[in-house]
Amino acid sequence: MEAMKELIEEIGKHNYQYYTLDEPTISDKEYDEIYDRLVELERETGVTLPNSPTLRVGGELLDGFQPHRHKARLWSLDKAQDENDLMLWHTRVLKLIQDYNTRNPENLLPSPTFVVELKFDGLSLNLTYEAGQLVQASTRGNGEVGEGILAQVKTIRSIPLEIPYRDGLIEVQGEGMMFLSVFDAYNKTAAEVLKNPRNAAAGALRNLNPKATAERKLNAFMYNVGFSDQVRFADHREMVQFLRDNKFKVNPYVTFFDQIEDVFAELRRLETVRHDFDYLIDGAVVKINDMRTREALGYTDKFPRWAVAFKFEAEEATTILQSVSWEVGRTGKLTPGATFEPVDIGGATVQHATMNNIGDIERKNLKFALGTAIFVRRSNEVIPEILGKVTDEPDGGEIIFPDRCPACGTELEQRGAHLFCPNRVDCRPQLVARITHFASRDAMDIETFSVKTAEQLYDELGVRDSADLFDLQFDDLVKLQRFGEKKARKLLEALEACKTRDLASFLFALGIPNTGKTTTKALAEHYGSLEKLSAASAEELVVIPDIGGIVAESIVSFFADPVMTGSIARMLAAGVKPFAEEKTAPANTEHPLYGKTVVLTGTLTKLTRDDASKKLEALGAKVSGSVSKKTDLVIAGESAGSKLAKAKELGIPVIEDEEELLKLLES
Ligand SMILES: NC(=O)c1ccc[n+]([C@@H]2O[C@H](COP(=O)([O-])OP(=O)(O)OC[C@H]3O[C@@H](n4cnc5c(N)ncnc54)[C@H](O)[C@@H]3O)[C@@H](O)[C@H]2O)c1
Ligand SMILES: [Zn+2]
Repeated sequence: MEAMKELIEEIGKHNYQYYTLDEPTISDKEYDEIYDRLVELERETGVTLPNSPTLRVGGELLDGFQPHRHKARLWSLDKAQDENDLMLWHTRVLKLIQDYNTRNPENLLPSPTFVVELKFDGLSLNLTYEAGQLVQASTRGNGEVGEGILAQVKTIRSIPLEIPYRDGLIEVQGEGMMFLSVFDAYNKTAAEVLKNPRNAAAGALRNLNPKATAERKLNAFMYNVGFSDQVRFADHREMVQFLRDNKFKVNPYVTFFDQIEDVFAELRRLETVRHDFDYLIDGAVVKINDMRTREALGYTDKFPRWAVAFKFEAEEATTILQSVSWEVGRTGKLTPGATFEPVDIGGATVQHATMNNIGDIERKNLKFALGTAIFVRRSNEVIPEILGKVTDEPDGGEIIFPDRCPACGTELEQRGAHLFCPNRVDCRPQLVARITHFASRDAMDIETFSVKTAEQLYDELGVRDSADLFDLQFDDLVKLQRFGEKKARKLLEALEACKTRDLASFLFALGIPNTGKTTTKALAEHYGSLEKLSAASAEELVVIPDIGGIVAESIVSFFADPVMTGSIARMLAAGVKPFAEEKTAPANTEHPLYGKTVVLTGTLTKLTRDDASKKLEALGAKVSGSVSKKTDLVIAGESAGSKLAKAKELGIPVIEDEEELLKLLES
């Protein structure tokens, strides 16, 4: 009895944090464990104390909102943690149907068929429409009375303010949430990051200022008609159709099954694709399709007997942050790596997570979090991530940001939110990472080469730069530990073979900052030779699709860096000869566009801008991104703006007629 009282008190505290404040202090998994302990005790003793949370739905109401009494009660869901639980639920359902049929032989219930829906991890919403008008929207609250949040809910664009159905009063239920892409975009620029989309949505909907709600750009899926004084549905399918007909956003995933075995198979499949959705789901809901069966089965104090939530493995846990160390990457960037007390999440034990940079630590309010509780998230195949501190008091040890490189002692530079070690010539982890990257599969693809090889060559043969690799001698290599004749020969052969790798891979191998595989491929295709690329200006580079200002600047400063050009020159001297597909026939030097600097602006209708610039370049023109005195010609498509204005101001010839352009290109 004492234990039950304690659990009730503890759960009460967590319910308040979660439902009322939207600030949980433990993960759902831990909460569920405590809750299940209480359920277990109640089952063993056969006693349920009157204030037990197992008797009620949800939480207390917040002051400041008008209470709304739901027309029909809103329920919680029975849950199944695994297939066994689900089997038990199914057995109970069959038994209830059988009992009913025995009592009502003239009115038999059909054998059950099932609906599977996603279980959205957001905040339940109840929308009230009167004569087709949205007149109220509320939270679930304690199930009977919720908080009126009409103004907040109106900020959700997908919720209709008016519906075609106008006969009387109707209440429709669904889930409000923040889509993951919206959440990520929000966090990219937010001064203080949101810990998770569920709390972000719940917090926004229960913010007294609807403007703040609007900023979170929430979304909602509707899944139930909770009350109607007029319409009746034979089954779930009809109800869903009604929702769709009335312009509600219904999740496209609503699936029907005749056999429970098929439901099992589907749940297993869903768990493997749970991350393909742009919103959090924490499971799937299995419901009985037939409405008459639902009515016959009825409700417990807390949930319907005709539905069950199948919960996926939890992906969040709390743990204690122990320490942070700093790793130097190939660009000299320092990455903070956190170590915490081992926790089980998503079926694995984790104790490390990397963080982006010092800005990340500050925005997640982790600067003083050493030794304190943190939320950690790990979803399958995704590296663990620290979401933030559990409580906001700054009560832990400070994470000290280094001012010198932990590897070479050089004074660090801060660029944006990142710390960099500017020592490009002998900072060991940087150089080892650069050489390893150079040799990697998508780069020069030097077989059998690993970080270990790079370290060994660095330490024992003084290899400091990728170009040094091409000076390696058989006699030096065979002397190395773990190297025999065979391995030495293999490495030399691989180095020889990579000399004729394609240009895109070679550019990728160079490790130009901010430049990934797609970019190097585009660069190789566009320029066709290392020489041409290294001479390109930022203005020319931005003309290539997907190359923005930052990338263009990175490329230009890379090829302006004597350390890099020196290294490239040595590689070329050693016989590295990246090949590129031959470009088309040499340009006609007589063509009026030959050697001209051309700027394309606005939208073309017959050609894409990219096609146009390829054609121009094939004719020997230089395509540039901005208008200056050096511009010879501006081609202006539809809705051309400031560039056209500037061209006119500078008196530069302009072609505004696309036909004229086409003629010129073909002449
Ligand atoms: N971390 C904490 O401190 C803490 C505290 C309280 C509760 N919780 C979490 O909340 C859970 C219980 O809360 P609950 O009763 O709000 O939720 P529940 O897990 O029992 O599920 C019921 C809710 O699921 C939602 N839902 C989503 N998709 C649905 C669909 N397709 N059909 C029907 N309903 C759908 C509805 O909003 C409904 O109210 C616990 O298991 C725990 O994980 C955590
Ligand atoms: Zn360093």
